[in-house]
Amino acid sequence: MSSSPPIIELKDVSYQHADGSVTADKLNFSLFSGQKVAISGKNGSGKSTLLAIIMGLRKIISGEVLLFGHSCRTEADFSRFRTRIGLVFQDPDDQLFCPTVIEDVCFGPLNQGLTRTEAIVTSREILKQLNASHLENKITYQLSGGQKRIVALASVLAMKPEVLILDEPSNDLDLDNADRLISILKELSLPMILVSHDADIRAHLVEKEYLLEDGVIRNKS
Ligand SMILES: Nc1ncnc2c1ncn2[C@@H]1O[C@H](COP(=O)(O)OP(=O)(O)OP(=O)(O)O)[C@@H](O)[C@H]1O
Repeated sequence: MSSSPPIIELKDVSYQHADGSVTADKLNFSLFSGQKVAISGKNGSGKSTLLAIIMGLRKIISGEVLLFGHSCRTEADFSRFRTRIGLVFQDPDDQLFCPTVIEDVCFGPLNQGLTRTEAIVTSREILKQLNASHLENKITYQLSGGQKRIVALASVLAMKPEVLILDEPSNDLDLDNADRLISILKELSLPMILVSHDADIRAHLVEKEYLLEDGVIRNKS
């Protein structure tokens, strides 16, 4: 394990929804450089909520979230570091909003200041890597669930994140595409948090597994 601070660290984090339901109760978690870890847990245990907490999209009631060693409390704190973290949402429709695939994949790089030509070159490289070049000019909302999932991943990878967070990435994928996804993610040298019910992808991809249960994260035995 590295001696540098964790890339993502949650210290005694507690969170409850507006209706009072608690999904984190003095929860602790760290992701270090070079680590690929998985978090699993029952439906509704709070995995997606936890990822939203990491991204600063849910406000915690106590504890501390640190990104790249910096304590983040305000929206301004999170927005400084959020761009370095690639979150692939559980529902690709939350991620994709442009008319065509290439526009969706280019959106992030353009936002990061690349020229249109540079953004297209980057986006095409990523689509090729994901075996999805043929989708480039498709209408996004007409894609199948599995195709949308691959395009959502492409739109995140095109921004060259330093860490990748994946929420149920293999949902809707057929066996071939799930295998391809595993090999692509394995090849990426990015640290990664994988939230997945899919034991196969977890077993192939990560070296450490955690379980989220009753608002805390435990090592999975
Ligand atoms: N905005 C909200 N207000 C109230 N409850 C919410 C809200 N968002 C989520 N919840 C509840 O919080 C709990 C955790 O939801 P979350 O989506 O984080 O679980 P999950 O572990 O990702 O589930 P799954 O495995 O089904 O994707 C669920 O009971 C959910 O209904």
